[in-house]
Amino acid sequence: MVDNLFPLEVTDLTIKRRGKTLLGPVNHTFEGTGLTMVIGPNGAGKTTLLKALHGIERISSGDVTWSAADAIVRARQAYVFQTPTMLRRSVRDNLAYPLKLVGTPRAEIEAQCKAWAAHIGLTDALDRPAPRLSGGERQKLALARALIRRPEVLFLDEPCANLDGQATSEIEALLLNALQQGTRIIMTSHNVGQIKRLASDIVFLLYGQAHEVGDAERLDQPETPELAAFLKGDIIR
Ligand SMILES: Nc1ncnc2c1ncn2[C@@H]1O[C@H](COP(=O)(O)OP(=O)(O)OP(=O)(O)O)[C@@H](O)[C@H]1O
Repeated sequence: MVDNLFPLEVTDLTIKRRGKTLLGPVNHTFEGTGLTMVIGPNGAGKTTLLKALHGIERISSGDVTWSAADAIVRARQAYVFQTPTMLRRSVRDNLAYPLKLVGTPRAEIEAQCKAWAAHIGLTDALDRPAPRLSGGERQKLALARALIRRPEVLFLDEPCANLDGQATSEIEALLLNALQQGTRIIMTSHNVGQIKRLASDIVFLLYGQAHEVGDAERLDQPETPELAAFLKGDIIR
C-alpha cells in the first residue's frame, strides 16, 4: 500500500465522562507490525483505549494521530466488539455484508463467503441463521466478517472471552494467519496464556494510565510489581 497508516501516535490522550477521568493522559507510539496486547484489570480502560484508537470514542483532550488521512484510515481498519452483533440472517449474509457495502461483484462475494466459511469451519452452516450459532462459532464468524475485507489494522476486544480451549485455539490460529498476511492487530485479553502466546508488545493499563509498556519479553521479566501481580492472577490494589 502506498499510504502507511503507521506509526500511530497517541499524545496526551484523555477521556473524561461526567468529570471522571476514565483514561489518560496516555502517550504511546504504535509501530506498524505485530500484535499489541492492551492488558490490565477490569475497568483499567482497555476498551476505552481501543475505541479511541478506532475513532469511536469521544476524546476529551489530546490526540490520536495516524500517519495517513482519515478516510484512508477508516477504510482500512476493522473492529470486533467484545459481544459482536450479528445480522439476524444467515452466516452467508453476515459474511457478504461488508463486501456488499463496498460494491464487490456478486460472484466474488459468493466465492469469498465460501472460502471464509471453509476457513472457519462453517461450510455446513452457511445457510443457518447466525443467531443460532454457538458462542465459539459466532466469534469465528465475527472475526471472518472483520477480516473478509483484508483490513490493515484489526482491533479486537476480548475475542476469546467465555470460550473453551478448542475455540480459543481456533481463533488464535485465525489471528496468527492474519498476522502472517501482514494485518496489524491491537487487542485486549485477560488470558495470560494467550497474552504470552500472541503478544509482540504490550500496553499494561492501570487506573486509566499506561503503567508499563514495551515488547513481549517483559512478560517474563516485568519491571513493575503491578504487572507481575496481574500476570500471576493476583488482585492489584
Ligand atoms: N460511557 C461511559 N460513561 C461513564 N463511565 C464509563 C463509560 N464507559 C466506560 N466507563 C468506565 O470507564 C472505566 C474503563 O472502562 P473500560 O470498559 O475501558 O475498561 P476495561 O479495562 O475494558 O474493563 P474490562 O476488562 O472489565 O472490560 C470503567 O470504570 C467503566 O465503568
